[in-house]
Amino acid sequence: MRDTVRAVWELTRLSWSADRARLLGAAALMLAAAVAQPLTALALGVLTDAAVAGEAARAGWTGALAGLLMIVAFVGAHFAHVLYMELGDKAFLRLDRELIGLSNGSEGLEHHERPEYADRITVLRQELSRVSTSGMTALMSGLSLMCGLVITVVLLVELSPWLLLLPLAAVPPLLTGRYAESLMGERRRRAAPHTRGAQHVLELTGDAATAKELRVLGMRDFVQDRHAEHWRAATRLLWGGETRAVLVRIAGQLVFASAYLAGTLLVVREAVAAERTVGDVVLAVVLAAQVSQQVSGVVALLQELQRLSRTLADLRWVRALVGRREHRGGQPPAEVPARLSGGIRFRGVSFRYPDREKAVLDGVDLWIPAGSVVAVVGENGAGKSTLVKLLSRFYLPTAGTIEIDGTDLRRLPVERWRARITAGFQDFSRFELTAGETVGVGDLPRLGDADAVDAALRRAGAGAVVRDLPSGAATPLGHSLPGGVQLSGGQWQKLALGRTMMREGPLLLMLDEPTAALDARAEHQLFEGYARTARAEGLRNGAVTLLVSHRFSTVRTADLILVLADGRIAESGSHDDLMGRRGLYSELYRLQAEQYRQGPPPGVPGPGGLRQPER
Ligand SMILES: Nc1ncnc2c1ncn2[C@@H]1O[C@H](COP(=O)(O)OP(=O)(O)OP(=O)(O)O)[C@@H](O)[C@H]1O
Repeated sequence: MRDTVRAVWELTRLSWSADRARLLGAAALMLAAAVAQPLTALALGVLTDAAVAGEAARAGWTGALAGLLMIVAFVGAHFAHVLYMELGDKAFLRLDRELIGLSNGSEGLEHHERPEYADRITVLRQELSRVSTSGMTALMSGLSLMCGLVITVVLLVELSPWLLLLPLAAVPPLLTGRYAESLMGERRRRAAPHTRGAQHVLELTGDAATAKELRVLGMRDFVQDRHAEHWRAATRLLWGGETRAVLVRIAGQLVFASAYLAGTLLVVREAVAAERTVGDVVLAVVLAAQVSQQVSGVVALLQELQRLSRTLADLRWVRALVGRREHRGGQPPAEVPARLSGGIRFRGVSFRYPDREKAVLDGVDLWIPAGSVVAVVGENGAGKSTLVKLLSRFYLPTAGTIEIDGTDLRRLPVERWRARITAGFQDFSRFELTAGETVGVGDLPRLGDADAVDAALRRAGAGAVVRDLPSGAATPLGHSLPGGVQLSGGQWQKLALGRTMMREGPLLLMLDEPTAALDARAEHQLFEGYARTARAEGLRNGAVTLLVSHRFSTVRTADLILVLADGRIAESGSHDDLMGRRGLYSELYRLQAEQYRQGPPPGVPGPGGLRQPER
């Protein structure tokens, strides 16, 4: 019950802040309609008695009054409905906006990997849209129902104290209704993973990128079956719940229906025994019908409020989870340095993903001097991307510290740290905006700065991609904008690289294999250009550049190469150092060189136009 009251309070506060004039207008109209309804029954009773007694004047004015009250009840409810629906839309927009913000507003990425979070977000997305309609209706009709019920009860007691049992008989349907709703809430949550699964499969079929694989692999039936399996599982849970809920509700309603019948019979019997007037019978029948309506209204209302309270509780849960600031280990916040003078140090850094048992990084000690270009290599799953994620502050190390010029990274305010880094990821985003915007979002304050976008594109070697588009930087990209142009994987990737070149004066530039879709020549040229820019940044503000790549011919130019294996830095040094050690790096390097050698002869451009690596 406390949760329901809290939900009513939260919704009222939300509506008040969304549009107080509409809220007050709707409430006034609902109240007028609520008072008019039971008074209509009273006027009809008086009218009947006056008609039976042959008092034309009394019958006339009570008839007119009953008519007026009916109009007030109808018109009031109608216009209140219009007002609170508009209000509901406004309130929903606020919540929806908040949900979008929350989905992307956390400091880290940890909660995105929690199935519990995904379940709640799925249910929230479905349920929040109901707030604008059912939630507002519940709030407003609650007000009018309470008011109408009080007047009806007073009139019933006036008629016969026994009739007071009628509203009491409403308690069982209330309780069964509450039980049925909590049953459904639990079922909806259990069905959420299946709903999400079905949604994912459906999205696969509508996505141009997956359409190719689905066709080549002949996955149509497989996808249909998977979708059907998920739906069957979800509907089995939901329909099973609905059936039980309906049975429980019917049992409660039966109690009230019996009381209604008994009450009406009581008044009719007294009327037959001439203890009551005909007007009393009319009043009792109309009031009993109103009580029935009001009770069903209260049952529906409480169910809706209960559902609403669960939705708002989920929203609070997400707010708390997303808004949780990661602890700084009791240390005060620190300023992000204007330039790096020392470097970046990993001290015994270990990291384990929340749902995993094995640590990805295990006691990593590392020193990266300011101004250096560092390459990270290692086999698939060695933890290269995890290193980039830790430096981006998506996660905190589970043990050890990362220090930026001697300051623990967790002490630096996340937003300010991120404003001083740039990163291009393996699974980069394809923002379907104009080509210029797709690059410009790399530095939002300069989104519309055409010169900055041009310069970033030049540095990323992506100028030609935009120049060749029909309307240059103004060309819309992708399917979601009218006239959108579709790019190749490599072209998208070049624009994503351009994005990473937008920020001015970053302290840390990271490229996590963002060149996989580029041919070897393009990657080599890009890295050479990138390293040039990086070294210039390094000289200017001590910026560190971190490149993750599987192409050894590219990484050899780095000042420092880190070889990750088994959660540790297995080897580190320059290309020549590492080749001299004849360890893991030199083995992997030779293996790759061997593959090239099996292609064109040494010194001759290889398959991607890249010369084979030489020692
Ligand atoms: N979000 C995640 N949740 C749980 N485990 C993860 C997550 N991301 C990565 N891992 C696991 O952590 C390990 C290291 O992954 P990471 O992506 O850092 O490797 P990588 O060296 O970049 O690999 P690749 O060369 O294939 O890109 C892998 O075993 C991977 O399964």
